[in-house]
Amino acid sequence: MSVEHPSGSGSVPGPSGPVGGPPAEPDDFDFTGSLRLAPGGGGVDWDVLHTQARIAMTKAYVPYSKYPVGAAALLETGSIVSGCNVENASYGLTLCAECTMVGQLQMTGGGRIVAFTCVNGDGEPITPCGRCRQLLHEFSAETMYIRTAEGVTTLQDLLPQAFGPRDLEA
Ligand SMILES: O=c1ccn([C@H]2C[C@H](O)[C@@H](CO)O2)c(=O)[nH]1
Repeated sequence: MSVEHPSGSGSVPGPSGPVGGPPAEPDDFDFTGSLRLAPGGGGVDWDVLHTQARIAMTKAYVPYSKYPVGAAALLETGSIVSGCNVENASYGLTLCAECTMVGQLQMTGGGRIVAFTCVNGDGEPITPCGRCRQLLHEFSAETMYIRTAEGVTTLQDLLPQAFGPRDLEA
């Protein structure tokens, strides 16, 4: 399934609406072509994002920790990208689920994340580790909502005064 992006930049792959189910409608996007979300992350179908994170979690390569993680992000375009953790015999080289997810994000055309969640092997939401908060910041929309075990928060709350791309513009 795909929908025509209102910016005219072509179609974006589904699942495509801000609610993940029905295709996005032009009214779901603002004049810049970005998904409209209500304050607090309203308009995000967290169940769809959670399901995508759970599916990604089943792909995890975790022979050492036996702790699979799946991550999923909704982009401004309405697309969803996901990732899983990939461990390594040299333990410190382990890739978190967020790492492989941002790799997929970039490989599929880039974009800005408006909503994110990640889950453990029991499908329970977990809070991204410190390094991964920084990885997410690189690709976050101005406001990026995160659903953790404690509810919906923002990346800004989890990583205040973050160092980012703008700090290199001078
Ligand atoms: O935000 C996180 C935190 C941990 N892990 C992974 C790394 C390692 O494979 C396992 C145990 O730390 O969980 C992630 O993928 N993301």
